[in-house]
Amino acid sequence: MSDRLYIFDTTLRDGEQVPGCQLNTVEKIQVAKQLEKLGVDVIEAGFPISSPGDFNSVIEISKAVTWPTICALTRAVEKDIDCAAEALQFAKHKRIHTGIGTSDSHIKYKFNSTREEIIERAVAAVKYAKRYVEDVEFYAEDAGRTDNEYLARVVEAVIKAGATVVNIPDTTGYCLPREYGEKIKYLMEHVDGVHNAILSTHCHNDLGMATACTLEGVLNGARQVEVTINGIGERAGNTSEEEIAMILKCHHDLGIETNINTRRIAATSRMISSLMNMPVQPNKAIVGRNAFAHSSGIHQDGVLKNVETYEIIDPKDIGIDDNSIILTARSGHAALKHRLEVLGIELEGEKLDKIYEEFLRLADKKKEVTDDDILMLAGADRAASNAIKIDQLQVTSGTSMHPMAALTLNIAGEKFSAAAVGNGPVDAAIKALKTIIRREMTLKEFTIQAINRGSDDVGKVHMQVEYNGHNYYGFGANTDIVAASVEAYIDCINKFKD
Ligand SMILES: CC(=O)SCCNC(=O)CCNC(=O)[C@H](O)C(C)(C)COP(=O)(O)OP(=O)(O)OC[C@H]1O[C@@H](n2cnc3c(N)ncnc32)[C@H](O)[C@@H]1OP(=O)(O)O
Ligand SMILES: CC(C)C(=O)C(=O)O
Ligand SMILES: [Mg+2]
Repeated sequence: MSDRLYIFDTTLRDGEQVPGCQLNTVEKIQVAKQLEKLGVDVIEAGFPISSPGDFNSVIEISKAVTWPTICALTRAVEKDIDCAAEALQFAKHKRIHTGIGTSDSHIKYKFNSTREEIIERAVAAVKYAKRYVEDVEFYAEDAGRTDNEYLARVVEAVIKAGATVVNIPDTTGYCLPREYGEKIKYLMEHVDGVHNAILSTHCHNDLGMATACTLEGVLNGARQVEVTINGIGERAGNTSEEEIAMILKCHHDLGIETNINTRRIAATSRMISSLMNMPVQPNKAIVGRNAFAHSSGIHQDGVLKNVETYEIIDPKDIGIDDNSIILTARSGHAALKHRLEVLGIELEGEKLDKIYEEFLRLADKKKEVTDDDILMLAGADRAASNAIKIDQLQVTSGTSMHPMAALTLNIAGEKFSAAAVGNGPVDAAIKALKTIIRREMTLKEFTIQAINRGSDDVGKVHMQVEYNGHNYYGFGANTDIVAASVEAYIDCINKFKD
């Protein structure tokens, strides 16, 4: 048996069935071109009978894409197949994917039919599609819950009718991985002529087993997998393409090859997520934001000594530049020292210990400490030698009251206090500051950087203060924006040249 596994990407069909994930034709072409670059073998471009928009998308994708086979889905219904054939007219390599439900539940409740009649309809659909294209795939919908003996009869009949690929969907995500693997094995062993076609997996993730089932299918003889980027698809989704590609890369001892250029995985995942407005869960295997993030001290120390200790995938293999060491309250000295070095700051011994203590205090307030925060901590450390420092700041503000600030400054070791009312808490604090430091100074510019991560983020304030004909620039950063503003003003004052 060949060791080449064909990747059938159904992001634009099963993936696009997800509520809210609908794309227009231009977006679908963009996705199809990216899938071509990724190296998929087949792109299921849509279900042409379903709407004029989907029909048109299949036409346009067929024109835009060169190498992958373009596939269109149909029911076992002649008008669906006519429509698919027409939509595929410009495809360089084309496939019609037709099929019908084969489980007793589908036969009884959906079709009010019999097993024998379903086989007849299946065969007729394949033969009808063969009038248009050589490459015809048949799906036995709900094969996961179809008994193996009957399924084998269906598969044998459609292969005899000319199906080149037979898809064995676990439509409801019900099968255990072992059970699904055994199903494929059973078909490989009991279907006459099975080697005239390729068996395909198509697993759903209702019980979180889609990838495991797909892998079992492959290990038992399936040579096509139907997958989607980020695992999107009906209900809980389909088997995730990136997981299958990376499993086979990591376990190359399995000897199964795909044509996927794994270095394009991250970019493709981001494109799909953004076009379909479908965020990727942070802990999603391979493409989740945290998939290569190390956030606890023991792991970080290990990774910094040798990445092999906690990483089985080189992030570059999926197109990410590097792993990330996320600084949190669970980080240790090694991770902080490393991050400071990356930011161009070399610290050892007591100085490092001191920043580490401040870092922990900040990390307890924030979930994640960013590079800006680290630079701020290092800057605050330098500012510690400044002549003027905040000793205490208390602010009251709210609706239906006058904002008030009480400030105590430490100036060269001596404490000075003042209180003031302002038209806002920052104004009150700056007025209190000016009551203590009586100089002719004017605030010329004041910006608070947008909070971009969450309400627990550090607010960053930049100020420009004019004094004695010169402009001075100051910076303050604090989880409290009033304190950050006072710090920025004081930073300016500390730079005054009298
Ligand atoms: C498991 C899957 O993901 S399958 C693909 C799911 N995707 C979609 O359904 C999206 C596209 N679907 C559509 O646009 C529409 O449902 C259409 C165009 C296919 C059909 O629309 P309608 O004619 O209005 O039928 P409706 O959707 O109400 O019902 C489906 C009909 O198809 C029949 N049907 C369902 N699957 C098949 C099949 N594989 N082969 C033959 N007939 C089928 C049903 O029995 C039902 O027929 P009935 O009305 O005689 O009972
Ligand atoms: C149409 C078929 C292939 C399908 O999506 C399923 O059974 O899940
Ligand atoms: Mg499906």
